[in-house]
Amino acid sequence: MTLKTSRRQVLEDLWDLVGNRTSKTGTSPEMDKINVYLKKSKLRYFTEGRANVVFRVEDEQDGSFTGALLRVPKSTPGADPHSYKRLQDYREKYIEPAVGAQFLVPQFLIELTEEQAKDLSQKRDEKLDRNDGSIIPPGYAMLIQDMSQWPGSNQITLEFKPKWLAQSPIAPEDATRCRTCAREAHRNQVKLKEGKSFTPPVCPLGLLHPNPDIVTATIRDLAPSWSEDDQRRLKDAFTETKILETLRHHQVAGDEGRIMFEHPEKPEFGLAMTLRDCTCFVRLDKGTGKVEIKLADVDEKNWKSKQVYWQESHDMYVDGGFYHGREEPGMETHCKLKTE
Ligand SMILES: O=P(O)(O)O[C@@H]1[C@@H](OP(=O)(O)O)[C@H](OP(=O)(O)O)[C@H](O)[C@H](OP(=O)(O)O)[C@H]1OP(=O)(O)O
Ligand SMILES: Nc1ncnc2c1ncn2[C@@H]1O[C@H](COP(=O)(O)OP(=O)(O)OP(=O)(O)O)[C@@H](O)[C@H]1O
Repeated sequence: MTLKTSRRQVLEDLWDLVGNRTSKTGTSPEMDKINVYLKKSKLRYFTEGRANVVFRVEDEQDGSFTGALLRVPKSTPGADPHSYKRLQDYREKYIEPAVGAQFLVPQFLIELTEEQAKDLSQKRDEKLDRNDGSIIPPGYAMLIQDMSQWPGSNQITLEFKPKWLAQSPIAPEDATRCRTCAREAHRNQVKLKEGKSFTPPVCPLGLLHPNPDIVTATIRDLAPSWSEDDQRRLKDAFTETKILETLRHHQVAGDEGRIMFEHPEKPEFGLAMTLRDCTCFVRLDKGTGKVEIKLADVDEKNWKSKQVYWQESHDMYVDGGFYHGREEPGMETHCKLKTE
């Protein structure tokens, strides 16, 4: 075994261990391994979303892929996300019991000193031209498994958000579009007006449709560059793991009636909203045919700061005719709501 393969193996073993045990906080032998690991690594700016910045953990000597990422929070004026400590507790208390640790991208909470935070902010500023006033604050960071393809491996990967896998309980009864297709029709209309390019959305209801041909067609739309065999492997993996059914179950069970307007503070509703916004990573090894499916971005929503956005978005999709395909100009969708 070369040094690099053995290093990779150490980390993969560690992720397996993390994925199979329940608590990730406090001191532990894994934490010691991680610290040794990080000492031999350097961080490079990778990408970011609305609330978090992601750095690649690279080999200190040759900058090669190590299989880990460092996710850090952004502090932006006007945004009020929960602290990483709270997100970690939430994940252990609510998300792991709901979906199973084996279906979550493994993560460790680690401390981020003032000096480290400054260093990361500087790396980010060198890469990104922005004026949103955001900074990377000291406190905590998350070391997470990188679900990208291992360079030189025979893997193919896919990243998507399953979003709302069942209709919203407050959608109009005669709606012809599901919540995600209504939302995407609105988004695409904005893009159209701005002269930007866009594509019709993939309807999430198609992933769990009773008609297997619709499921096959939806997976084809989700992973168009994959071979038919690989698309079938993915379909089988979704069926075997039941991960999408699990997500749908919690999305539906936590959101009954008008809870979004009347009781957005309820934990079961929060869980539903979190699981409507998680990211699904898929890694398929073309050699062995093994399919790994793991969810990330299972962060607790701050309902106090999100409730107005949720309620106003809902009203906008209803009032603007997006649930009925009556918006002007009309947007193309291929919603599977009425094919059920
Ligand atoms: O409102 P939605 O359904 O468009 O979801 C928002 C996401 O949009 P998208 O997945 O692109 O449709 C949105 O994602 P993007 O920023 O568009 O990548 C966020 O995830 C947002 O959550 P938060 O404000 O970061 O906690 C998400 O807000 P939540 O409604 O999940 O709180
Ligand atoms: N485990 C992972 N493996 C590979 N890439 C990842 C992983 N986690 C995050 N990323 C990449 O980093 C991006 C941003 O990460 P993340 O979703 O955590 O940010 P966010 O601020 O929560 O996003 P959002 O705006 O959706 O709320 C993801 O869209 C993905 O491309």
